[in-house]
Amino acid sequence: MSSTTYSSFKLACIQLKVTSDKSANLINAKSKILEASRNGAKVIVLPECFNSPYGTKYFSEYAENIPQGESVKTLSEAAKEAKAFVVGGSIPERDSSGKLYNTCTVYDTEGNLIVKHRKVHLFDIDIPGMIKFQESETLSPGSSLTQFETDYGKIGIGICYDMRFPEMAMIAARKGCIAMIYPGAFNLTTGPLHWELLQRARALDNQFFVATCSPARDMKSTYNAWGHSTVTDPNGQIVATAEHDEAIIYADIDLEKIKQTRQMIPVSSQRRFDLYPDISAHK
Ligand SMILES: NC(=O)CCC(=O)C(=O)O
Repeated sequence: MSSTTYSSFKLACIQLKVTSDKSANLINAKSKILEASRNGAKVIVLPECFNSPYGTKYFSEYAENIPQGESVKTLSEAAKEAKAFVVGGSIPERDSSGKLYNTCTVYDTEGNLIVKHRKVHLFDIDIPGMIKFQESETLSPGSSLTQFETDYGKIGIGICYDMRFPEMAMIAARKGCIAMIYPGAFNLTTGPLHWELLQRARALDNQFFVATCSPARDMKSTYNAWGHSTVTDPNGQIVATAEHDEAIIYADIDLEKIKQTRQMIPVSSQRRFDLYPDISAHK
């Protein structure tokens, strides 16, 4: 890691078109990571489930061991060539006991796998007539929260449904993170209702940046992703967003904005821990 102090950096979210062909997904992901890097991105994000269609019936077939699998190899090479931090969306992971997880792997600029986050809150919902999805049919939940260091500051990771749980982002912010990144794949029911609202809420509550990265929408697949990968600033304002097709969005992450927002509206120093607990002290 560099000892230089940076005041800003460019972040890219790759709204990748995900197909049923894993090798094609990996080739496409790598080529888009290199494109984002050529355009100056220093932190590059892929979507949830970027190497496989999203669905409980696919997870076992596409699952890989981490770090032995081909997805880790590809992302590691891509990060090294791009000389960028890569937040590798997520892939179905199989551990040595055969359990499956929805897992995000993160790489430094030399291609080292520095951290992995297993989705903590599984997406189990039932909205009658609209959408029923039970990740827990095949997946197990992760059991830890995840932050990683970059040249620009510490960043927290959650995966999709994790964004609905404000405690995770709050803990990351109080532990000094400059941003929370959520690879995610909302759908055509909850996407228009909550996708933007949730990320703006997480950003505003914590006065830091929030980035979300979705797969592109494919109306022929069994799960239709909402798309709309987005970056929100510490004031809760959207600074970059996509529609639903394959795209790369870029945002300048100006670290001064965090300081300024917190100086102007100093909620973080006005908390009343005599009236409610500081949940960041929990773990
Ligand atoms: N992949 C997911 O976790 C989807 C979450 C989602 O759509 C939601 O509404 O929450």
